[in-house]
Amino acid sequence: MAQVRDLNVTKNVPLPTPATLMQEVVRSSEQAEFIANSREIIRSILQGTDERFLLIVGPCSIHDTKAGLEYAQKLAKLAEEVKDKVYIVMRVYFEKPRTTVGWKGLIMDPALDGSDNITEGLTQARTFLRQIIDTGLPTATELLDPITPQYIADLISWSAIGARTTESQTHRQMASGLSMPLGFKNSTAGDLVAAVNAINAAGKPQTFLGVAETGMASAVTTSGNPDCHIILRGGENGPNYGADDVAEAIEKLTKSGVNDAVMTDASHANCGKDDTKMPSVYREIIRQRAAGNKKLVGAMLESHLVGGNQKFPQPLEDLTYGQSITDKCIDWDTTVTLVNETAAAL
Ligand SMILES: O=C[C@H](O)[C@H](O)COP(=O)(O)O
Ligand SMILES: C=C(OP(=O)(O)O)C(=O)O
Repeated sequence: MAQVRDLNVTKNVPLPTPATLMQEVVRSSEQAEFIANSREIIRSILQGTDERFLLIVGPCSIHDTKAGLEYAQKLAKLAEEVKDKVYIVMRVYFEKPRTTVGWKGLIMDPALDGSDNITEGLTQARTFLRQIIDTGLPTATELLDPITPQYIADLISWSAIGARTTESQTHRQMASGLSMPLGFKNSTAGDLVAAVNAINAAGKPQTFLGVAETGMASAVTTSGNPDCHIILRGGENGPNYGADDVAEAIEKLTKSGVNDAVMTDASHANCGKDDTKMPSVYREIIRQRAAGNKKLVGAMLESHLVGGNQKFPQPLEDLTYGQSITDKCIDWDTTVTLVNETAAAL
């Protein structure tokens, strides 16, 4: 018989079930309480009943959990100082969507060597999320693979669907069943239509193929996620963080009858992936909010202990501690300055 299956599959390694991993890396009742409470605060910010500014800040990706935890400990102290004005949520990104190919994040390749030990990656991700929550910080992540949420979503306060997947039905369906507030990025081309349609679709009930806690393939039915919003991240035609761009987004969202709260990303195409431009982009976002645009509910900043980024792959022993191996980030001192300016301005 002709071989017609798995012609291009070289390996198929079973994973532990989500239930097994959740039993191995347990969420305590205090952590569950913290996650529920932080999600509620973010919902209130999106609805405008909590007037604090939502700031999603942290490394582009977590590749070294030691440096990630050191960053979190500093950020937790800073968050406490500005908590009356700014609600800080740490970027804890484990899945990286690549333009072509490259390291796909800690879940896919925790050893950073192409060995792709996903069981170890999921275990490290859960363990790290628990450590972050214990510093007192809520967690933010991009959800990329539609099976991943079953393993980690109970430890996430806010999530994003990235520019490369906002148009994907699979991701909209997944978002419709997620329990936390979620932002859809505008497309890499820069248009807002896909994100507006995504907010609409994710708000509706959906049935799709998924995986149950037992690891069985299953048909999942959702009630829709009412807490989705847009993230303006710029695009191929340039940035979209200006006051006119934000006003245009609010108009489009209102016309479509979906949540008109806007988050603006000071990173990615809004700064041309140039960390030295990120502060001026961020300051313009804060200026608009301070000038009275309360629909501009939050911002995103890519930040790490050390600024910029470093070439990857390279020998692991040569990596600079605390510096991004994906997109360029602002350094810690710049982060402190920008966060303090935000609290002073609002
Ligand atoms: O935020 C991360 C990156 O911009 C995104 O994952 C794409 O990265 P790449 O263009 O380097 O693949
Ligand atoms: C990949 C990211 O962003 P975008 O989808 O906007 O490129 C990110 O925030 O890490």
